Amino acid sequence: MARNIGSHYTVHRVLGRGSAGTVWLGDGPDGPVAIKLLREDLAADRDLAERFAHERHALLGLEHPNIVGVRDLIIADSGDTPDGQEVALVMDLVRGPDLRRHLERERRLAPREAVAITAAVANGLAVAHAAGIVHRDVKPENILLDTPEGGRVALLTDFGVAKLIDEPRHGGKGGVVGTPDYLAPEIVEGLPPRAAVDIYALVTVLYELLAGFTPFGGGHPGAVLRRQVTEKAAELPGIPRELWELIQQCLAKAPASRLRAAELASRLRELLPSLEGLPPLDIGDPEEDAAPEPVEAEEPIAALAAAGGGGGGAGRVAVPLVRGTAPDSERETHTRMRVPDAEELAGGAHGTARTIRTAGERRAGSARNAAAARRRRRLAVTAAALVCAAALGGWLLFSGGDSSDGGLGEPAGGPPRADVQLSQPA
Ligand SMILES: Nc1ncnc2c1ncn2[C@@H]1O[C@H](COP(=O)(O)OP(=O)(O)OP(=O)(O)O)[C@@H](O)[C@H]1O
Repeated sequence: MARNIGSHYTVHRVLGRGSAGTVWLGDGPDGPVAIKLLREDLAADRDLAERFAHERHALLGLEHPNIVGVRDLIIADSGDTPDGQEVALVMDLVRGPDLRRHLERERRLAPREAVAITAAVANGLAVAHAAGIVHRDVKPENILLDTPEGGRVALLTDFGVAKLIDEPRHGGKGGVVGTPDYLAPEIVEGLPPRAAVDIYALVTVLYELLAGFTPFGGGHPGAVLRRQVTEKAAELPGIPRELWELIQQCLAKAPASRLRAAELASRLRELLPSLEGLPPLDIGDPEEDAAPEPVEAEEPIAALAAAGGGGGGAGRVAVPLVRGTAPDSERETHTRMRVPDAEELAGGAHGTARTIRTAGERRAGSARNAAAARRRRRLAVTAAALVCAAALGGWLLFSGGDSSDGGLGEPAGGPPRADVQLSQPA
């Protein structure tokens, strides 16, 4: 049934759900639009709504063919609850799937396609960075593929949302907000996110498009964070040398060593002719590997939740962006964490660097983005996610270790950090 949003828009049906809200197909004065309605508990937070309004100018001014345009920001009283309000972001409607779905279908992309998508997104980032806007949550879910007149255009969406949700309410230091697989090491180390974090995340996406899995993902989110800081990405077999060098440069631990967005875009575009006709890389399919180990894949997560320990689960833990309810989305998404200290980073949780092998060769390790593996784990993960939030204690503090959850959820709880076993068992 159609529902009015503000005085100019109507929504008809759900297009997708994320941890911060639901995206609807809608109509506005200029035709069809996509409308992201913030979750009720977030919308009820007056501070957050104010921050939205404050960012209005920057978000509405961001115009580029590779950025999903924001057309309007609506903060309106909701008829549903006496003092409730609706907060909505009106965006250009994108017809195609998001990159996560495309990748799940294809498993791995041919190098030319992967590089062309990445170059397009880098173009969009260059414009945002020039305007002083850092995305902070670049990942396949936030890259939409439009299909105008048979062509295909990659567009980056969700600008500013992570920042709005992350901003500490009481002036305290924010925790880590983001999706562990794509988090730049400097964020893990507690430094303020600058443009280079988007480059790191985007090139992580490029690696994932080529390999079918991210360079440092898999297992306990703490282990993923530790790898982001300490490990080197494994080279993908058969990857063209120049492309690999570019990837390595942009996955540098030192932000200053990474390319800027405009340069990344142009270097990637230069590579395109040489990649013409190359098939997807011949890398073992993680799904095949994941099949024989369902018990190992599920048990550590459940056990972790029950025991409150820091064991190494094989899946990515689905944790809502903010505390409160379970995530709207079924998809694995943000984790909000306290910044780990140096000792934790050195000791680390379970998990070692992945061994990359060609197809046919067996690989010990997790199947990061294997849809089947995720489906198998989803029940355990979803059920365990909220328990995990408490059980992981200091390591996964939703409130960022202070009151900086913006009052959006319940008070921080869970055992203190000392209860969490982060060291490698003997
Ligand atoms: N402008 C748009 N046009 C068409 N569909 C969209 C648009 N924006 C988002 N969607 C759809 O809605 C889904 C949910 O988007 P949303 O940004 O809320 O969540 P997410 O990015 O998947 O997850 P999270 O917000 O938790 O990181 C997207 O995956 C996409 O399928």
